[in-house]
Amino acid sequence: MAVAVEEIVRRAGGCAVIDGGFATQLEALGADINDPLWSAACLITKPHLIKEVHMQYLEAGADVIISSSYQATIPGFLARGMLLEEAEGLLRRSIELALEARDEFWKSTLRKSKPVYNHALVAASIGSYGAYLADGSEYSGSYGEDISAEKLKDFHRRRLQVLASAGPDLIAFEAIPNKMEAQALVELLEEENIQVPSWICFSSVDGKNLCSGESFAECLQFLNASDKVTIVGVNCTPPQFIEGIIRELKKQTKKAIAVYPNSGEIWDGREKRWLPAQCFGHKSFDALAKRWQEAGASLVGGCCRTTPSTIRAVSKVLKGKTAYSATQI
Ligand SMILES: C[S+](C)CC[C@H](N)C(=O)O
Ligand SMILES: N[C@@H](CCS)C(=O)O
Ligand SMILES: [Zn+2]
Repeated sequence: MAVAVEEIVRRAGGCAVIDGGFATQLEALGADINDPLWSAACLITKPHLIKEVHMQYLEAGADVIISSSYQATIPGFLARGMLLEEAEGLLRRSIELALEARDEFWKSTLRKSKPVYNHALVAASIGSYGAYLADGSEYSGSYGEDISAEKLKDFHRRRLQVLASAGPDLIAFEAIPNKMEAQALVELLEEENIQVPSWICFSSVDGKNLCSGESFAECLQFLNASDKVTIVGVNCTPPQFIEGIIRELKKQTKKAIAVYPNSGEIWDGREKRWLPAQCFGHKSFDALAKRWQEAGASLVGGCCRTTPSTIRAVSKVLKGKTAYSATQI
């Protein structure tokens, strides 16, 4: 694990807390994200809400906050009529907004008589090619016959360069649905010699494999060989699948494991809406979070349809008393 991540995990008492659903909370604050850019539309229309969401997750106890760049892509911004320079400026802005929120929050925490938080890390979000397509393929991993690892690298290359150079502590590849994209990302990190440590998190719809049906084991073979990837895991996957996936990942890797499931609701990519959860069971998200820690996760948080109150409960159950000292790394 990279030093900063190792340190924040240690200071959190063995399991660091990641923030929760970012787009979800933007919507809760009144943003309209029914847009080809999804939550990244707010970089253009409502940047103040982006900062507000980061603040709310920091307040809730997040040790790692994830930037608003999940669906912020250069082709997406160009299709909006922007110049390349403007598109790259918005990518950088997504990181600045998170860094500003983190630093302002930290200063205000130090002024409190009983500070209770870690100096959080900022992770630069990079969503999958399927997220950009916005056609549901981010949960199927089916990109069609014409796509190749080289095309995926070309899609990700410039955004990765711009985000990595904007000063994040981590790069967070989120909800990667298939092996070809994971392999392309690992190769790209090497080719571009990216110095910011990365996590690669997959998504799963059956709890056994990636969304594409490919196994975690075959992906872990090349992830394990990369020094650029310091954390592996799953996100935007129903909570009832997480414990089993952690156990599978533990068999396949020595890397740190991050999990940040969604609420269990299912995204309908065609209708652009969330459908009710199937068989979540009776356990609350925070009680499950404790089990994920015990199963071997080093970073735990929430994805779509989780909120600051989810993360507050997770922070309380995972960090308990260890949260009661302010720590800067
Ligand atoms: C994580 S999903 C809910 C993101 C939304 C999707 N890429 C879309 O634009 O429709
Ligand atoms: N970081 C993104 C992930 C979407 S799957 C969000 O929380 O909106
Ligand atoms: Zn999600």
